[in-house]
Amino acid sequence: MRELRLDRLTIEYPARDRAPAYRAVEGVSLTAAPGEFVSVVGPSGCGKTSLLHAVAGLVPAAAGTVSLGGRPIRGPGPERAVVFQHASLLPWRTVLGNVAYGLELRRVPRREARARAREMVELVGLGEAATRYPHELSGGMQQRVNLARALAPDPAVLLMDEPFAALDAQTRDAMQAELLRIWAASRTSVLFVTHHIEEAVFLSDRVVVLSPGPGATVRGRVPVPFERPRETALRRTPEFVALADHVWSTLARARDREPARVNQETP
Ligand SMILES: Nc1ncnc2c1ncn2[C@@H]1O[C@H](COP(=O)(O)OP(=O)(O)OP(=O)(O)O)[C@@H](O)[C@H]1O
Repeated sequence: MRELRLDRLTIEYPARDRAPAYRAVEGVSLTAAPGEFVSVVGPSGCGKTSLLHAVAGLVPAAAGTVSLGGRPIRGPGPERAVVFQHASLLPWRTVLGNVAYGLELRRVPRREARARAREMVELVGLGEAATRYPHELSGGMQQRVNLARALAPDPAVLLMDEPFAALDAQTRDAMQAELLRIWAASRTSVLFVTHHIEEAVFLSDRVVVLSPGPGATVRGRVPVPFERPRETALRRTPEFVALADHVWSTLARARDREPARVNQETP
């Protein structure tokens, strides 16, 4: 198991028409220990997705490093899987076929790929729907397939970008509980991006709060002490409400651009 480490990471996007490059995030340090669940929240457009893309190897670091188990990340790799908001499944493949697809591309023998896919489909609770096609699935079921597909290569890190944002509130709650069950079984590290504070607090071991961009930085690191397994009822406890409030106010202060109160160099 390997630690994910972002060390003073700066991300820039090239400019058009001789304008200066756009610096989305600046000097962000954070870690996710093996098996840890870390969420990143922040104002819209502050660079949450950019951070995730840097870990996925889709965006280069302008300065600083991203490493997994001490090895610098320089491009995409099978040990890091990404789950986006939209499942984008292959419509001509069944649930099982979609989950096996990535393994087949990696030349895992067909029989082995199918067996692993079957295991993942069972894990996400879709055993009964394994032979259905994407158009026969609800939004929540499609996201389960997406998750099974991401977990199939047994990644060390799961990168999740607003995976439940397109779901209705009830399905979203159910999927959060499901994600915790699945994560507990897989024990990958998770880096989870969301706008939804309660979701971040419910799911995470730690919530990292970013300031607005350009040059977004870390403005808060909030440990979440609630025991696991966590039940949906946790959200109604005064302790949960107080912690979510604390994250809200940290975010509000970050928006108002108060001076940073955390040491940027301590992940
Ligand atoms: N490929 C790109 N080229 C130029 N600018 C980009 C590119 N991708 C993102 N940006 C800019 O970088 C900033 C951060 O974008 P990013 O999508 O990472 O933020 P975010 O916090 O995930 O946003 P949201 O909360 O709206 O999903 C934004 O100002 C965005 O316009």
